[in-house]
Amino acid sequence: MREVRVKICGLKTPQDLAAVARAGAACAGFNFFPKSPRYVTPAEARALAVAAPEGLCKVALVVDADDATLDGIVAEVPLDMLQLHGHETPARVAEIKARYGLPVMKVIGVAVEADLAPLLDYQLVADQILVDAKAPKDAVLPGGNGLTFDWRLLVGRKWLKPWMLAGGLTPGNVGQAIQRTGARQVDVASGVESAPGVKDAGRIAAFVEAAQGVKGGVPILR
Ligand SMILES: O=C(O)c1ccccc1N[C@@H]1O[C@H](COP(=O)(O)O)[C@@H](O)[C@H]1O
Repeated sequence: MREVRVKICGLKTPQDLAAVARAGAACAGFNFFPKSPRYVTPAEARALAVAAPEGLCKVALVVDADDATLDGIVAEVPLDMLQLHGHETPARVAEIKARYGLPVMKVIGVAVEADLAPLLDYQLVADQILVDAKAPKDAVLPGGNGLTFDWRLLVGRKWLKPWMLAGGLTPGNVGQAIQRTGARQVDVASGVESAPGVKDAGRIAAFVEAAQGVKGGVPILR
């Protein structure tokens, strides 16, 4: 069975990038949501992206970004994927994909089974799906809150596109999350930090090791 791919999201410094590369993560995420403690400007992200080792997938996280914002990011930062973490409709996802010619990963926030209903429509237009915990109504951030959801909601689901699991993952629970859901890709932001926006190299290494050490990855049926 192929290795689990890990994305570490919200990198801000060259030290973060070095820790991610050293740990053997597949993807690095740059966060362009201004209210996030993980926010980077396009210029800051560019400096990191150009220094990234060959083969590390560079992902831009945006939230309901307009064309002008996306134009600025895409023009400045060498990217491999756009992560749409807002309320982008399927039509908007298709528009962004066509405009920039980059693979697009659409995020679905999940708390209850009904939240998965839009999955089919999004899978028809996006290249990948990221399933994250749904943010509470009063939350400032639509993601990156360190919240998990009921992983049983994903068990036995048929996927048309590659998908990634996120939401409250940590070095301590990622192995169980992979075994329970059958995820082959995982994403983490707050679970590898010592404080909001401050990445911890030891936790990054432990997370990747825990994710890649899972044998089997067979979903447990409900
Ligand atoms: O991390 C953020 O600050 C953030 C802000 C706005 C939207 C998404 C954000 N992060 C993404 O949320 C999930 C889960 O994060 P966590 O591991 O629970 O902290 C992940 O996909 C991040 O990329």
